[in-house]
Amino acid sequence: MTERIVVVGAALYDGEGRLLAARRSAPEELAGRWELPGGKVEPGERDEDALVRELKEELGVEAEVVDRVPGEFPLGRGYVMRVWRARLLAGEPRPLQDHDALRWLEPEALWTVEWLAADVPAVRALGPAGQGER
Ligand SMILES: Nc1nc2c([nH]c(=O)n2[C@H]2C[C@H](O)[C@@H](COP(=O)(O)OP(=O)(O)OP(=O)(O)O)O2)c(=O)[nH]1
Repeated sequence: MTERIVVVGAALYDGEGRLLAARRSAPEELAGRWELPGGKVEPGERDEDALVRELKEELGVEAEVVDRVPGEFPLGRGYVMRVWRARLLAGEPRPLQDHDALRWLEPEALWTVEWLAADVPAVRALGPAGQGER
């Protein structure tokens, strides 16, 4: 049986419709590229719970899931990414783990960072900027 690993990515918005992008610090082949914060769903864990857990671990914030962005985005090696819109409840994101920079992107600035290849269709699927926030 092939193992299929699900990675959840957060389209985390602030109150002004800006999207959080995080720059990966490792592994070497991904470092320097930007992604949606998140990580692997653990066995038996719900996607939504994994997302909230990862945002706490990686960014030190409390967040809540808003809704799912349609689609599944292949990451290679049998991994797929599912993206959920999320809203910041408390705290200011800090790059505590996996990242060395964070940036809040205005709707018109979504493409000013160099996204990981797998994230390009995911970011495109977010639709008109800011959609889903609040
Ligand atoms: N979090 C995240 N990972 C992505 C994105 N795009 C993309 O290709 N990936 C890849 C990078 C990693 O190989 C994998 C996610 O693994 P991760 O290292 O972030 O997960 P994790 O926090 O659970 O890590 P660990 O427990 O293995 O240390 O998916 C994205 O937008 N967000």
